[in-house]
Amino acid sequence: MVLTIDIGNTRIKGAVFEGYNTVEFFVFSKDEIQEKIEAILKKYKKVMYLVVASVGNVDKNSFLYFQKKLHVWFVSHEDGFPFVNNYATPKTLGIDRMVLAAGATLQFQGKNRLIIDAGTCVTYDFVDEMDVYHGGAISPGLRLRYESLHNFTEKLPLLTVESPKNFVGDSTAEAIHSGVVNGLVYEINGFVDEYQSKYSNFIIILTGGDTEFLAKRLKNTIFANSNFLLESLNQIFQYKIEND
Ligand SMILES: Nc1ncnc2c1ncn2[C@@H]1O[C@H](COP(=O)(O)OP(=O)(O)OP(=O)(O)O)[C@@H](O)[C@H]1O
Ligand SMILES: CC(C)(CO)[C@@H](O)C(=O)NCCC(=O)O
Ligand SMILES: [K+]
Repeated sequence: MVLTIDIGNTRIKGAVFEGYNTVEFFVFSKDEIQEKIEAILKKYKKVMYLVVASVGNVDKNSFLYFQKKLHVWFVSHEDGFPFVNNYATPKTLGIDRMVLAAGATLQFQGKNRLIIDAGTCVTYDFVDEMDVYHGGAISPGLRLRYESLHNFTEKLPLLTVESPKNFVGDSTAEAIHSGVVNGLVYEINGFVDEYQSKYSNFIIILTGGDTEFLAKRLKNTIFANSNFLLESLNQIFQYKIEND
């Protein structure tokens, strides 16, 4: 069995896999990482591999302890990936984006793929049907947009995410909800239209913490899976052991 861990900028997520099947998902915070992993290992004694992708600032040493019992693999830029990387600055490309691109490459062979990760940031990653990774876009995530409006102004309150009643916001709160939620939905639909007008044979995957909230507001051609990163981590692990 494999335990995959995704260390993002907001939360830490984990999943236990038996082969390609997901057994259980977990979410936890930075300070509880060690105890939570320990509890998972106690529950699933057959876990032999820990596969970690991190873009957050969690000390690698928090995992040293587990190296006594398990094989720990920190996915890094030096690992083999199943796509050709055409990013102009491959060393600064986020590991999470590389893992998403790898998962999409392996799972949707022979297709043009766009992966949209709606987390702390929203990232867009494009892998073409020849398995060439090109890059995409990075923009502020849903919560980050609400927080930025509050943090960088005098008068705007900090609101939590809510569906706007209309695109015309008729109060401060409604104007903020329209700006943030409608703004992000327009952004995503705009990118999707742009890619779809240029490429056929296309698959779009939506993932990240805001998947559910956004999926029902977007075009229904999008394949929504909030655990795509954890599943992709398991897939590149399986790919690695098959290709080593
Ligand atoms: N319990 C929660 N805590 C924080 N954010 C949450 C929660 N549930 C949903 N979200 C939403 O998820 C988004 C953050 O996504 P996610 O948790 O995937 O980010 P992350 O852990 O930083 O991952 P990444 O760095 O890969 O984006 C926020 O915009 C927020 O609206
Ligand atoms: C954009 C984030 C923060 C998304 O998690 C992460 O992928 C990252 O830190 N990327 C580095 C910059 C880049 O991907 O080009
Ligand atoms: K993200």
